[in-house]
Parts: sequence; structure tokens; C-alpha cells
Amino acid sequence: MPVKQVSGRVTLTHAKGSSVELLLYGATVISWKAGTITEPQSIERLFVSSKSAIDGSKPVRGGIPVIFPCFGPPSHPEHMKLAQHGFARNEVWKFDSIIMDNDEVVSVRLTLEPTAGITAKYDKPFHLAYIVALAEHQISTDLHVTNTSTSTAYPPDNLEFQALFHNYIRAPANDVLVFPLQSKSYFDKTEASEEARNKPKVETRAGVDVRQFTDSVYEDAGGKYEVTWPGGGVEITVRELKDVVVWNPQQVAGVKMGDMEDGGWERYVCVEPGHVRGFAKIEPGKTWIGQQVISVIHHERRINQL
Ligand SMILES: O=P(O)(O)OC[C@H]1O[C@@H](O)[C@H](O)[C@@H](O)[C@@H]1O
Repeated sequence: MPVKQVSGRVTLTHAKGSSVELLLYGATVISWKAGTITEPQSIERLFVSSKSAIDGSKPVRGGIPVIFPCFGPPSHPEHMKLAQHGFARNEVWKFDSIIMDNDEVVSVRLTLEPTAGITAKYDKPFHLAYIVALAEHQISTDLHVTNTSTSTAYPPDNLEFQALFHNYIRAPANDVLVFPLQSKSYFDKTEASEEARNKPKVETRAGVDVRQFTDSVYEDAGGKYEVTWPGGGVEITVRELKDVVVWNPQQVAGVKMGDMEDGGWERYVCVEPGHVRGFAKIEPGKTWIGQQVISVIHHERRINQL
């Protein structure tokens, strides 16, 4: 069976050997295994901390948590009762359906609607659908956000939100470079003062490394990224997700995270496409779709990139 659902966990298996596991809790992808053309044996492409809860008691420290409707601490007046990164990553989603099940693609849809618990802290009407699709060398995740308000009042009852895919890409962090962010403007969240955090910097590096504590929000970042290391890498392409966050806590911030395994920061880089500078806005009855496609890179790229 290419799609299995057991105890809150959904497994997708592709005819060519790749696979995905996701939890209904947070709709969090916790494993994506795929090979390359030259090395077809499937290997794990995502990082999950061995100290992470995966029992639904806390957001998963790894994989691909879904961030909605706010990124970081809430700043929008409608989000003020929410925790950092919103509620989508720690609510139990519903398994809706298998969308595709053929030799090319296996895909499923999960959904999340307001519950009493959500409404107590966030009273906007919404419907979320999350589609995870697995191909031989690729995973894609699509978040469909619908403003289900039926209000015809003026001004319109818009849904204003941020959304982001918090990808923990398994990689030797000290050898990683992220391209092409040179000359993009970014906000450096590692700065000590609020004033410095809110002042845009311009990226001067051809390839962005994370050898130091890095927490950078690139605005209007281009929508196509390569995360490479000697001998490997992934490419990420997006739709409607204008910004990208590059985050690695390194030891200095990593040791302060209770659910981070020792040295875990050496084994991943977070490259997180999202709409996180400002807010996406949808009118009543309308749907917004944010998508990413992550593909394995088959051949060494670093020789040309360096
Ligand atoms: O610990 P959390 O809530 O999962 O967040 C992890 C990190 O997520 C990143 O996306 C943020 O830019 C960081 O500032 C944050 O520390």
C-alpha cells in the first residue's frame, strides 16, 4: 500500500523507493527518504532531533513543521493570544484523502479547521488544507489557506496571516552553502537590539554559510534556492512564498534548546520559505496557495558554485 495511516502517522511509499512520514499532529513531515540518480539507495533528507517529542505534546524539533498564522512572536493584533510560530504546528490535523497514487506521484491531503481550542485564542474563520506529494526524487508541500468568512461588510473581513515551511534539511551544517542570496536584503535576528534586528542588511556572500549562529530573514528572496554541501544538496522552488529564513543556532543557541540533541546543530540547516515579512491577505471566500518543491541534487554542484 503506497499510503498507510497508523496511530496518527501517515506513510507514503513511492514505487521507486522514496518515502515520506508525517504526523497528523502539526501535519509535520518527520521523514523524507530519497536517493539520487547516481546513488539510488534512499537516505534520510530531513533532520529530527533525537530529543524531540513526537507524541503530540510539543511541536517537533525537526522535519517540516507548518507555521501559520504567525511567524516568530505574534505581531498582528489578531494573533496576540498565539504562541511563537502560531498554532498549525501543534494542532491535530485530519486525514482527508489520498489525492494521487500512481507510479509517478503519491500524495495526500490533511485539513485543519477551527476547534474550540483554536477559537479561544484565534477567532478568525479559516480552512487549511495541506497537500504532501512524493515523487522519486522530490517532495512538495502545498498549504491552501481559505478565508471562510461569509461577511459582506465593508471593509472586507480579510484574513491576514504569515505562513512558512520550517524545513530542517539534514546536512553537514559547517559545510553548507545556500545560494543565491547575494545582494538580497535581510533582517538579522541574532542582533542584540531591536533596532539592529529591524534594520535591513544586504547579503554580500555569494554562498551563505551557517558556521556561526545564523537567524536571517531574507525578504523577496527570489523563490529558488540551492542548499549544497560537498557531494550533495537539495534545491527548493516555491510559489507565493516571497521570503526565506536561514537558521542554525550553532552551539551558542543550540545548547539552550531543551529538545535539541547534543551537537544537533551540526547536522542540519533550516532553509524556510515563507511569507513572513508583512502579511498575506485574502478576502472572504478566497483561497491562497503557498507551495514548495524540494528536489535532491544529483550531481556535485560545489565545483561550479565556489
Ligand atoms: O524554537 P522554535 O519556536 O521552533 O523556533 C526555532 C527558530 O525558528 C526560526 O524559524 C526562527 O527564525 C528562529 O528565530 C527560531 O529560534
